[in-house]
Amino acid sequence: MFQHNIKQANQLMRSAIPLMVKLDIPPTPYNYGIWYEYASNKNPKLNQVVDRALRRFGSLPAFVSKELFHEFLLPEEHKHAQRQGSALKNLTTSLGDETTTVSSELAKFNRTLRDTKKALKNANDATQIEQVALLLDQGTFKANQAIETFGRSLFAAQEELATLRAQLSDAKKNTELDAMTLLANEKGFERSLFTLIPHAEDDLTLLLIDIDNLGEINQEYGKKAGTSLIRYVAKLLLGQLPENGFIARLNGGRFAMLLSETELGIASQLAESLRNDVSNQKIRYKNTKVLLRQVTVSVGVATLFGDESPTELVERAQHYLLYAKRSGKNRIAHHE
Ligand SMILES: Nc1nc2c(ncn2[C@@H]2O[C@H](COP(=O)(O)OP(=O)(O)OP(=O)(O)O)[C@@H](O)[C@H]2O)c(=O)[nH]1
Repeated sequence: MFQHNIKQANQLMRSAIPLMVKLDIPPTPYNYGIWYEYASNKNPKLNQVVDRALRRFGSLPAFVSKELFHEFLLPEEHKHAQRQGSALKNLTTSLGDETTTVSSELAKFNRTLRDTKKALKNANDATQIEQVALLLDQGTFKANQAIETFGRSLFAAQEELATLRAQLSDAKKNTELDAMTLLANEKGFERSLFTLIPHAEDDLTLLLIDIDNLGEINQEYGKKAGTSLIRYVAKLLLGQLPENGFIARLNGGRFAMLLSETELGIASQLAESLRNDVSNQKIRYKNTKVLLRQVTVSVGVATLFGDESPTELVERAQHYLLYAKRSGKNRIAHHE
């Protein structure tokens, strides 16, 4: 965000403001941020989501612009770092103050325009017209000044955000990593899910993959062998992860794979291929060189449906996973 110099920033403000006026968008800091970014056309994903919201609601409801602001304009990792929270709050507050100034100057300018129009109607000599022109000139100057000050504030926010983004991304890496497998952990999975769902259109699929009988494997070969098996399966799943996929270990021998822009049919084929692949492995525990008995996984597959929430999607995938386990394990299950 805000990767522009002051001149560009001012030009963008001038493009953003008429758009906001046309669509009757309230002048909040969130909205200024969103429409500034929208006018810059630098973030096609944001523009897509805004266009979709406009088609759906005819305007940009406050709750949507707040969400978009946090998702696209602030580093989303801030949710995970308390320390940086107050810095972001200060940044938003200072932009908010500037917003109030710019809006009141624009409101004044609006009044000036109205008065000028009236005065011009009644003006009947050159002196009166000259006075009206002077009034207009003063109003334009002040409104212009306010826009330029706001543009400078946005420019100053750029560097602050860049520093915060770097700090927060370091913090995030540590809190969302599963130390055992080096995949994302449950927290990372949740963040990814919450980020992907608003942009998905019934084509985001979740695979819940669970190693079968891990408890028995632990008992038979020892817990260390079980842990080593979890790492082995993690590597195998990662090796088959498609480009548009995301994988995390949730707990024990349970993994979640999120596949963007992947409908049920394709996702089920991948689930079946993963299941088949695991069941065909000959796995030897490296510490004792013992060959483990056949290792299998069960998979629950669910594709996002209508206005489903993240929790509902996970619950449906869990339901199918349970169904696969109850139907004898080493199988996949999904809705028809
Ligand atoms: N080795 C190892 N075992 C773990 C770890 N975390 C959880 N487990 C074990 O994984 C097992 C998970 O149990 P469940 O998922 O209920 O059942 P399961 O034995 O895998 O059997 P099904 O899921 O019904 O196929 C438990 O026995 C846990 O002790 C871990 O980090 N390492």
